[in-house]
Amino acid sequence: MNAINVRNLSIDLGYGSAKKRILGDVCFSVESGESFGLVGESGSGKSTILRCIARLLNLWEGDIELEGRSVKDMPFAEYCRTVQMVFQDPYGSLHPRQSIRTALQEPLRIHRMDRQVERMERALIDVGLNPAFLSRYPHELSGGQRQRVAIARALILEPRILLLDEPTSALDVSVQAEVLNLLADLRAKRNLTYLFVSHDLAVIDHMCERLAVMQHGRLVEVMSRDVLATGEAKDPYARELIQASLEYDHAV
Ligand SMILES: Nc1ncnc2c1ncn2[C@@H]1O[C@H](COP(=O)(O)OP(=O)(O)OP(=O)(O)O)[C@@H](O)[C@H]1O
Repeated sequence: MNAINVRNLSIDLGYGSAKKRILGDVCFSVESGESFGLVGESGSGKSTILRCIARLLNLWEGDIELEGRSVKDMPFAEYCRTVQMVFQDPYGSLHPRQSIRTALQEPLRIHRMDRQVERMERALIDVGLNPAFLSRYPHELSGGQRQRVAIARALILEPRILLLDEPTSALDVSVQAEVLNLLADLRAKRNLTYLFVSHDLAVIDHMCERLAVMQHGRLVEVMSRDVLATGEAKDPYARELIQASLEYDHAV
């Protein structure tokens, strides 16, 4: 079964002559256990697709299914235990006045989960942090540690799908690889499905089996990771994007 089916996803904002098409008839599927990348220039609609799936935006048309069920029909509790999102900026996603304990406990409390202390400690250990971090506050953590906490929080309800919106691009280059390797390990251990947005094709190459290229709110091509090495995409824009990235890699 596919973990994610997106069919004819469209968004128009504004009215009359001020109407602007943000997404146009986007279609793609992600298999269960697969990691699927979304790439494309700034403003092409990558984050908007994630926000639609995450139910942070409602004004869309089309169909979004998770494990065969329409996101619009899924009860809140079931939805939260199926999919979670990790944002680019862990400063923004963690409340500055909430301890790590409060941040991790909130979803457990809302979903009335048992063994809450054990689950919180295990969640931190699984992302490579000491359980003593429970009593700390976000400002007492490094950027990489904060993103590890954000990942722990996203995984604490044991969802099967993670939406990752540039999860390492706000981090120092030296810790980006650590967090990417952590995400790869977690996916392998838990058989997670990832929908991974990045502007960095090297990151997508490292993390994803397939990817879609977006341009001006449209999906122009779905391809396997192998195409990133050869640059032999069918669509001219996709080819240009990959070529530019290959040339950049050779120049540095
Ligand atoms: N709430 C909104 N109101 C108006 N326009 C919006 C809204 N959200 C997104 N947009 C517009 O939709 C388009 C797609 O934005 P989106 O953030 O999805 O792009 P992106 O590909 O993720 O870009 P980036 O790589 O810069 O994050 C942009 O033109 C953006 O300005």
